[in-house]
Amino acid sequence: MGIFSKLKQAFSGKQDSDRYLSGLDKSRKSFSEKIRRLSLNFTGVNEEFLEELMVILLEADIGIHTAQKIVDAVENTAMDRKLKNFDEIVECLIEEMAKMYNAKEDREFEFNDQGPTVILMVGVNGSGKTTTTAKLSKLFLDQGKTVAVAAADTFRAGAIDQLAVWAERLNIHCIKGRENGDPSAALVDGCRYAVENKIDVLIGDTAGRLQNKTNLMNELSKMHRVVEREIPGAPHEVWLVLDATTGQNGISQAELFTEACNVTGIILTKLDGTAKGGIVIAIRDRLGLPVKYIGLGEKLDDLRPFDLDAYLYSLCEGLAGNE
Ligand SMILES: Nc1nc2c(ncn2[C@@H]2O[C@H](COP(=O)(O)OP(=O)(O)OP(=O)(O)O)[C@@H](O)[C@H]2O)c(=O)[nH]1
Repeated sequence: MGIFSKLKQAFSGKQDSDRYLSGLDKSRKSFSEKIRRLSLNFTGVNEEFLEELMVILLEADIGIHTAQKIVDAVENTAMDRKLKNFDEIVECLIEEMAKMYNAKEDREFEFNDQGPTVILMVGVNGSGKTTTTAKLSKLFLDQGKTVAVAAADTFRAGAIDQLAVWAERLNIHCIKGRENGDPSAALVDGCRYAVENKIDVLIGDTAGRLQNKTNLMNELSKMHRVVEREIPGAPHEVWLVLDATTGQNGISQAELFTEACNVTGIILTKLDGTAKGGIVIAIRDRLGLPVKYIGLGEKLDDLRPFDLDAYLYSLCEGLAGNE
């Protein structure tokens, strides 16, 4: 069975497939349209074809480094398997994209069964941290967990109130930091509240100031230290929230964060707002980190656990051989 059929089978069995498809609408239209156009002049896997393929991948924001690896792999596989037919080449392309993502093994997210699971959200202002904190809380609540949030983004005026409003809507407790105060203080209060009230998950919405790496490192390592002192083993996850619409710039920012603290996964927001959904593959290849969740809209229900099959199918649905 070809990869299209496998993806289709995996995809159609999923509850949430429609939301994936509509969330990736812009990316699919752009990517599929260009691949279809490429088929019109296709005469074989030659220099011209490979160059055009490279452009399509770059325009999808896969990034030059990752795109080159994919194009080389397609060329080699096409030669080895003597592929001539366009549909076969497209299958080969999708296979290589899947392989590129799968390059490293993912550790599954697990709840801490000894006490609260502490998750820190990091990332620059505007990436969608606060909204995503609320969406994640909703996901965990839907799984039957008790949740509290700590508004430790004391940097931006209004961020604390914004999270408090979400918390009220979700009927969960929000531990508020003091504006311009020490973000670590809100996390300590949050940890104590979570332990005392036997809360399953505490999510800390932090500020990520990027004015320089030393400051960022100091701030984030202090947050780690204070949380660990309150709850051994915490933070259990540090998720970096990245705005998909910032493209390759976002990846450079992400590199700074991964150097400054022990990021365990990426949450990619606003994937619905970009035609450049290939950023998922670039992130994985460049940062070696798993994309844990993707944001597909502004509503509370618009966060989904990342699923490679659903993602690839949503990007390629409608391409030849896949109808
Ligand atoms: N379309 C879309 N919009 C999103 C998504 N996630 C967040 N947003 C929007 O992005 C904007 C910024 O989100 P915030 O949650 O305020 O971002 P933040 O990183 O907390 O920003 P600060 O509070 O300034 O630190 C808001 O208008 C959100 O509704 C998403 O997945 N899709």
